[in-house]
Amino acid sequence: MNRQEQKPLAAPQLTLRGVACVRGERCLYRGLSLEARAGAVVRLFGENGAGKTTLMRIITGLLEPESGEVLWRGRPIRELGGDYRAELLYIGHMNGLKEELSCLENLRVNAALFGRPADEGGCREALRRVGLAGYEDEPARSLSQGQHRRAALARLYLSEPVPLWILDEPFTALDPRGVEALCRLIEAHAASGGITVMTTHQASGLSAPGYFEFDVSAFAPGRKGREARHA
Ligand SMILES: Nc1ncnc2c1ncn2[C@@H]1O[C@H](COP(=O)(O)OP(=O)(O)OP(=O)(O)O)[C@@H](O)[C@H]1O
Repeated sequence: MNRQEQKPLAAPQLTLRGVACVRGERCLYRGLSLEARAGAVVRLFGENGAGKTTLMRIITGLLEPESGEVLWRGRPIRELGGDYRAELLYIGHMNGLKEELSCLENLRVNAALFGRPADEGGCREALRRVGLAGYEDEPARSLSQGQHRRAALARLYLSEPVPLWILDEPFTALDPRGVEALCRLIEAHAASGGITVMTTHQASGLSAPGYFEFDVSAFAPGRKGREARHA
């Protein structure tokens, strides 16, 4: 198909429809529905073990729900496959860094792994923006915890836009200036029509018109969850 025949993409929209998840013997939730449109910033919350990380893995397509489905731009993600993965950026709480690689190498490898190769200049600039100028060639193992987090978050600063950000505890180990900078970045992402789904146990000071909070525990067996929707 040539470019002129390609249909324009529908607006960013993430939909969870009646999602159920069982881990081991335990049902974490059932009938979980959520809709996030362009500009949404969704903070998932719930007690430890409620299933926030698990839900993020379901949203990324790394884990299949027991039932229900996840749609992106109105289409099931299992049909979209790599086209969906190219539109999302997932930063888990483990940072995903290889300890023996330098900050620069980690950033380039991670960008390429997710199908978005980044040039060296762009990676250096991203590291500068997270406060890691001068650490480009340092192996990840020599970084502090907060610097580890910053090195992982540098992926958010690569110039090519990725509409869906999925961030597991992104503020952990960041100092107040790091938290502030990340809040402004997420707000700018929302303002440009992106969607962020994140977890945090801390109050962050995020202010975006599309911000809403979503209680994952409300869908635990025996609880009556309410669908959240951002239009
Ligand atoms: N690979 C797995 N196999 C079996 N059970 C798992 C697995 N991974 C997670 N679980 C269980 O699923 C439940 C939800 O875990 P999850 O990490 O999603 O919770 P969470 O809400 O993110 O917790 P926290 O706030 O502590 O980070 C937990 O009871 C956990 O033990």
